[in-house]
Amino acid sequence: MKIGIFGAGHMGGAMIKGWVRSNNISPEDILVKGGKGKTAKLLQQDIPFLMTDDLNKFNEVEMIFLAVKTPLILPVINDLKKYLTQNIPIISVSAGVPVSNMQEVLGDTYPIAQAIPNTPVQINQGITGIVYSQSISNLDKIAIYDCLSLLGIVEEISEDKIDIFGTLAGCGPAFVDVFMEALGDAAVLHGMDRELAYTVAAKMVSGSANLMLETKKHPGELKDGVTSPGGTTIKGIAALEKEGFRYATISGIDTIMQSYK
Ligand SMILES: NC(=O)C1=CN([C@@H]2O[C@H](COP(=O)(O)OP(=O)(O)OC[C@H]3O[C@@H](n4cnc5c(N)ncnc54)[C@H](O)[C@@H]3O)[C@@H](O)[C@H]2O)C=CC1
Ligand SMILES: O=C(O)[C@@H]1CCC=N1
Repeated sequence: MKIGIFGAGHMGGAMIKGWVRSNNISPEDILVKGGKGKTAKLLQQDIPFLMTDDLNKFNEVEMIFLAVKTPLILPVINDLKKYLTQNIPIISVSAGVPVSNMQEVLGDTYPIAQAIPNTPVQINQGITGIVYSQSISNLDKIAIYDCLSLLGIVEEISEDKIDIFGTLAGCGPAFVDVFMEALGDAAVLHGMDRELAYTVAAKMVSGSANLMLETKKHPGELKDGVTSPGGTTIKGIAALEKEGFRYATISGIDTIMQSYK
């Protein structure tokens, strides 16, 4: 499978790493168009993918991912369409540019998708939400799905739910990172070595997440299993709730959602 990708920054780079790490796609089957910065060139030193500024070369790939910043998606598509001699599926991973906006540039029948992955795709443990254009063929859908599945779970969702999906799955890792950093700081405050503190925090978060996924238990039930009556955990939970822990989390997601309007 030959893949084209515009942008090898945080998201594009994470996808490239995941594809190569999956052992299903070799670096020479990935064609990258970078920006003016050095991000793609730097990554190429570790992963020897092909790089080009010649947009004609994108006629040789099976699908083209766009991982440039949101405001650049439509200008990039507008430029690219002049060079494509066939309807090669275009998948934007950008938050905030719906399929309908891309259709305005490419037309209603062009095969398009908006996919929102997250950074864990680089270790093949991502979750990607995807919306396909209505007229896209089943063959194109399967090819795109297969390609993204190499990076983790893929969920097809409706266009009206892609923003909340992207907020939860795509922005969420940063929430968890801040949480783990704060946990680490708290442990350091109490004398734990910082490196060990971050390892413990990350292992605790991944173990708790896996427990919920494997047991399919409600998170409240899992929490109840940790909070012994009169014990230490419930004291900590009470302090978190006093500081508005849940509301702060809901507010973080809600603020991102308001920013799409
Ligand atoms: N970072 C994340 O975790 C996620 C990002 N996204 C989406 O991915 C998109 C990119 O975000 P990031 O990777 O975080 O930004 P970034 O700034 O790290 O990467 C963008 C890359 O595009 C390159 N670029 C600029 N103009 C270009 C052009 N004309 N042709 C080819 N490459 C060009 C830049 O040099 C840069 O390396 C955004 O639209 C964002 O919504 C979606 C889900 C998660
Ligand atoms: O912060 C951003 O705009 C992107 C969208 C999803 C995750 N990062």
